[in-house]
Formats: sequence, C-alpha cells, structure tokens
Amino acid sequence: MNMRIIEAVDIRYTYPDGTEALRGINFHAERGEVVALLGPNGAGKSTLFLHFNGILQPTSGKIMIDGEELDYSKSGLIKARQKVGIVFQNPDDQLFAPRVDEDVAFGPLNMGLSEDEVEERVRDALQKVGMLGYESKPPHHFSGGEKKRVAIAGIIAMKPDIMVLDEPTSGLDPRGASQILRLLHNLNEEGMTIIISTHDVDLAPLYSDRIYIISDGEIISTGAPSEVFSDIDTIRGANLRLPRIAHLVEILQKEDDLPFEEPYPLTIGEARRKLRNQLR
Ligand SMILES: Nc1ncnc2c1ncn2[C@@H]1O[C@H](COP(=O)(O)OP(=O)(O)OP(=O)(O)O)[C@@H](O)[C@H]1O
Repeated sequence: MNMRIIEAVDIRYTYPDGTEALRGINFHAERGEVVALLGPNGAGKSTLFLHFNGILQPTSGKIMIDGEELDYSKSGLIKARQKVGIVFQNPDDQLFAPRVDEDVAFGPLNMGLSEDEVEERVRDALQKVGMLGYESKPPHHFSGGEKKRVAIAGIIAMKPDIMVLDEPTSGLDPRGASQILRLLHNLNEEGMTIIISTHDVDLAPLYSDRIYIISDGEIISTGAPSEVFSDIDTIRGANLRLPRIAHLVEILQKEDDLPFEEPYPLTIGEARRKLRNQLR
C-alpha cells in the first residue's frame, strides 16, 4: 500500500493570460492525514487544488494518486474523481439542483450505482452532515454553512478516499465553522484523508497533522504545526500572522448548541493545551 495517497510532483501552472500561479510545487498527503495548505489570498491554493482531480492539467510536473500517475483521458479522469472529491470555496459553484437530495444524488448516479444504493448513500451523507430532513428543500435558500454542508454531502456520497476542501470555513460564523470542522474531524476518524486550504492561521494548527505554507506559487515551509509556527520570519514573510488563542476559543465555545450527537472532538481546555504544546 502506498503511504502517499496523493502527491504533487514539481507542479508548475501558468494560466492562459501568462500568470505563473504555481512555480514548482511538491506536496503530498499520507493516508489518513489531515493536511492544511495555509497561505494568503492569491498564493495559489485554489489553483493547486484544481490539479488534484485533474480539473487543471499542469503546465509541467505530475499528480500521483495512490502511486499511479493521474492520466487525463476520460476514463482516467473518472477514476481520479472517484478517489478525490473536491469541495469548492463557493458552494454556489457546486450546488445546482432544485432539491437537496437531487444534488447529493448527482455524483453517485453518475457513477452508475443502483437507485437503492444511491438512496442509501444520500441518506447516509445527509445524516453525516446533520442535514437529514432537508431532502426536498432548495439548497439555494440555505445559509452559507448549510450550503457548505450539502456540498460536502454530495462529495461524501461518492465515498472518495481523499476529500479536498478549498477554504471550508471562510465566510462562516464561528458556529458554522465549528460544525464544518467537527464534520471533517469525524470523516477523518472514519479513515478519510483530508486536505484543507485556508488563510486562517488559528484553525490550521488545531486540526491538521501537517501544514504546508504556500506563498506566491511556492511552498516555503512544511512540517508539524509546531515546527512551521516556530519559524516566525517565514510566517511573516508569507504575510501571515501567528495563531491567536482568542479566536479559537470563540469558535470552540459554540459547541453547546450544535445539532450533533457526538461530543465535540476537543474541549476548549484540550484545544488550548494542544495549541500550547504545538507552539512550545
Ligand atoms: N482564471 C485565472 N486566470 C488568470 N489568473 C488566475 C486565474 N485564477 C487565478 N489566477 C491567479 O493565479 C494566482 C493564484 O490564484 P489562486 O486563486 O490559486 O490563489 P488562492 O491562494 O486560492 O487565493 P484565494 O484564497 O484568494 O482564492 C493569483 O495570482 C491569481 O490572480
């Protein structure tokens, strides 16, 4: 079994207008990891993510999925998209059906599964994201957090090995952000490899096993959160700041009114301890 479930090898990407968005990126996630890609706006996070299931083809370099080079033929792309699910930054780019259940069913139906299997997957996915009972509702009227959860359900229903989420908490209030993070924690506990891009330096160290810092199309630092954040010059050089406990606490304090049954993965005390250890 290949430990590196996904890998970008020396990826360069230049947009048709000549913008050099990625300048030789090496990145990988190991099976079962939560990896954060941290960087300021315009650093290249979305561009890199669009390479992970072949939406963009690199100008040079290659993407390896489970030890095999991504192949850009129609059948190769179908295979890649079953293994790697991408949740876009803006859920309106992902949701299109008039009903929640139709939206979530779209991926598995395209995979050619039976109606019974699709129905079961839709129910299971909606249950995981806390949206059971919303099947017939139009997603376009939902809050940002609810839309995001429906978009994630659509990916869960395809049962990918790897879920890639572009800024999953941006634009959400602390409660919405907390729900998404708990959901990702639960999916990871079940074995899914999770890759998250964010510019939120407070959340990245708390939820990730490993962090990459991207700046101007290049990876400038990688390692455990404690290693990455101990190099203050590099963090500042990437136009990022150091994590702040206060923001974290604000997010974690919302735990009581969450519509989930399982306990929150971390109490505030645990979060503080974890963060303190990582920054020691
Ligand atoms: N379609 C496009 N055509 C040309 N240039 C683009 C296009 N999309 C992005 N870029 C440029 O590529 C670079 C990387 O952008 P990208 O969106 O990948 O960054 P990002 O880190 O995801 O930022 P954000 O958090 O703002 O989305 C930026 O200079 C951006 O202006």
